[in-house]
Amino acid sequence: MMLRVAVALAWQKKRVGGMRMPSTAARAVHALKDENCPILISPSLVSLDLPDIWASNPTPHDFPSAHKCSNEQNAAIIDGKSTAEEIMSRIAFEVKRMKESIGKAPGLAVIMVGQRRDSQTYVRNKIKACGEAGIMSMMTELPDNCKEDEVLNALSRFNEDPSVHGILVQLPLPQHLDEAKILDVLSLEKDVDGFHPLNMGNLALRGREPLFIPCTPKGCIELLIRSGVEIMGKRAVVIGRSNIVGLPTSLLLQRHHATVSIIHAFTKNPEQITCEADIVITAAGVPNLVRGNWLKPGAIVIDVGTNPIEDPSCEHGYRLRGDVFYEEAVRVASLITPVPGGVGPMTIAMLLSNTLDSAKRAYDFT
Ligand SMILES: NC(=O)C1=CN([C@@H]2O[C@H](COP(=O)(O)OP(=O)(O)OC[C@H]3O[C@@H](n4cnc5c(N)ncnc54)[C@H](OP(=O)(O)O)[C@@H]3O)[C@@H](O)[C@H]2O)C=CC1
Ligand SMILES: Nc1nc(=O)c2c([nH]1)NC[C@@H]1CN(c3ccc(C(=O)N[C@@H](CCC(=O)O)C(=O)O)cc3)C=[N+]21
Repeated sequence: MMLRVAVALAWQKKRVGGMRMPSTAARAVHALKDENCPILISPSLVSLDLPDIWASNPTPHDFPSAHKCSNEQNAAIIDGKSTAEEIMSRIAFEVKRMKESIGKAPGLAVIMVGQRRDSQTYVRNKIKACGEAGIMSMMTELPDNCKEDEVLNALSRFNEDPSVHGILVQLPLPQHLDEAKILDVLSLEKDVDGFHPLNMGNLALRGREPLFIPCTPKGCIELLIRSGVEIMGKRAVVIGRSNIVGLPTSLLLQRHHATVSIIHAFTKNPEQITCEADIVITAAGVPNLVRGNWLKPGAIVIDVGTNPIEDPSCEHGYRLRGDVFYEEAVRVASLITPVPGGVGPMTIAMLLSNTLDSAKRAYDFT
């Protein structure tokens, strides 16, 4: 009872803060691209200040059947790309407001070691997104064989630079570098990835609040909330337990009062566990791992997996595939994210949101 009151109050706070409230009517599902393939666009619930993210959606997940796809496709598709764009335009607005009133802009610093092609693409996308939102960005690139001290020195410079509000060390780092040692040095107040052990610890501990929530898990939850999914009391399965996705996602789902099971490479009969889940979030890095028969009919599926599959007919010689066998899952699930265009763009939007939050905190700007 107490809990429900707290959630209701948090929700009220959103209204007072000028956020748009979800209502059954406003939560309508719009068919965007074509009538047989609806894309979900829900009203903005984005909370750019940390505490609001904890508010669960009080409206249940029920989508008008008229908007379900015809034929064999049952799931509605969650459009992460346009949701991320909507969030980014809110961030751009806030950045502009900040510049106009205090003459300061948020700043994000990226440290990239080595020349992994995928890392280069992700970093390029992040920097481009910063430019579009009016966030200042700077980058230090170091060679694959650099010394640990060089990374630590770059990190210390950004830690001390008052125009930098967020620091991101692109992962994975080359084997010879001690990731834990490097993340320990990163200033807690600038840890916009939320990977610092204190931020992660606070995420795990009851009654404590992290300064930042890791971007990909935050993006997954944001997509669920915006799609009208009630997380509280649901059975959720997270596939993967990595520090950057699986683990914080399971912690965040628990914060939202889901009952969470975690599947990893040593789990026996994973399909029996996923079959019972109302919500499946998968981050294993194994293309097509989750088959249609792993899913309970009507399950909600969030696919974090971003796996390159060789395909000479594609522009870059590869295409992206999720962890979910999409063509099968779309017939069983009620809601699903595509790859690309699902969680990926949300990760970037959440990074910018965390950077803006950090700058607001640094300048005491509300
Ligand atoms: N869209 C986005 O924004 C992002 C996408 N990604 C993508 O998400 C995926 C996962 O990334 P990340 O967490 O960094 O990967 P990691 O390789 O660090 O972790 C993978 C996890 O999946 C588990 N796993 C691996 N194989 C299986 C299997 N066959 N069955 C069950 N569990 C398995 C591993 O288990 P164990 O612990 O036992 O080894 C591990 O916990 C990748 O495809 C990555 O590209 C990642 C970050 C952001
Ligand atoms: N310190 C750190 N923080 C991270 O957040 C981090 C990281 N290291 N290392 C690697 C992973 C991976 N990651 C992605 C971000 C965006 C997309 C993304 O935008 N994907 C697009 C497609 C992009 C493309 O076309 O290649 C999509 O799914 O639609 C994907 C993956 C962040 N990561």
